Amino acid sequence: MIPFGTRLRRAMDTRGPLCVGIDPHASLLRDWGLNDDVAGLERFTRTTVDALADRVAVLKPQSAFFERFGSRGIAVLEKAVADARSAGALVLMDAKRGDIGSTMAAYASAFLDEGSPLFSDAVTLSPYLGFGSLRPALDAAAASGAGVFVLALTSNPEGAEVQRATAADGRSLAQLMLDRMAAENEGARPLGSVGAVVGATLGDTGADLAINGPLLAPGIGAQGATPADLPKVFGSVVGNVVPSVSRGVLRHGPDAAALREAAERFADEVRAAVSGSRDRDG
Ligand SMILES: O=C(O)c1cc(=O)[nH]c(=O)n1[C@@H]1O[C@H](COP(=O)(O)O)[C@@H](O)[C@H]1O
Repeated sequence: MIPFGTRLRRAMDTRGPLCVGIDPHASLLRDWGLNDDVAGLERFTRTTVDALADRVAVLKPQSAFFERFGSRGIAVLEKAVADARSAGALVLMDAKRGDIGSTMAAYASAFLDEGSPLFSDAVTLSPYLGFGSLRPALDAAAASGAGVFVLALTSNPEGAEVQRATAADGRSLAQLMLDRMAAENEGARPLGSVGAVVGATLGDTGADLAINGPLLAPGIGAQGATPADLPKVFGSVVGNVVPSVSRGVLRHGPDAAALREAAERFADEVRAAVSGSRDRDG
């Protein structure tokens, strides 16, 4: 398969860079007039995929909201992945896996092996058991043309106590991880397949985000960030940012047209923020 970074760049160029998260919170199911059960989950997910998969670059199902219904929830997730991919969206499985290498190999075969029912275009990973522990997933992704998004600087305020701690060589832990990602992406054109997660909520991070890979920016909408914040957070690499919104779009459902309009509004705001910063930078 064509490498994920190439497929993502193409999708960002043709569809705009927005990622919409599929996070079926119990409160959203209620607001949509659905029960907090598998039928409600199925309806919510199908409506979201049908409304958005033919237009946004990336859909990001949050695995936890499906796992909480057990095997029947996972069946809904499997179908959502297949339907979204066949409608042309890239699917980023938000599973935030991270474990010792031998267990990482099993997570890799769950999400990054083309024969798996949960095979996705990319998966989120946590590197805080050591970046090297992710090797089996990095290798599996490279072999199948998939990608990974590795947590660097997360959108939640609690993340700083770990991520901004100082490593033995004086770098922050987050910078150490970002530098490892940059090494993985070296030489890749137009974009590497190892992405970083950096919260849009963080303001100027002081970190070097030039990893030659995509930068997933969650925190827009419900967590308070806006597309206008992106240039401040990402500076010269804002063109590699995939801004991610879940509740900020989903709260407009269940009407499909309203979901599309909400996504389109965020996409327009992102375009304005990114092109405004390009104009300013000359
Ligand atoms: O990896 C993520 O997507 C992620 C990383 C992060 O730093 N912060 C963060 O909020 N997320 C996820 O992004 C989504 C945010 O949802 P909203 O706040 O509703 O837009 C949730 O699924 C989170 O799990």
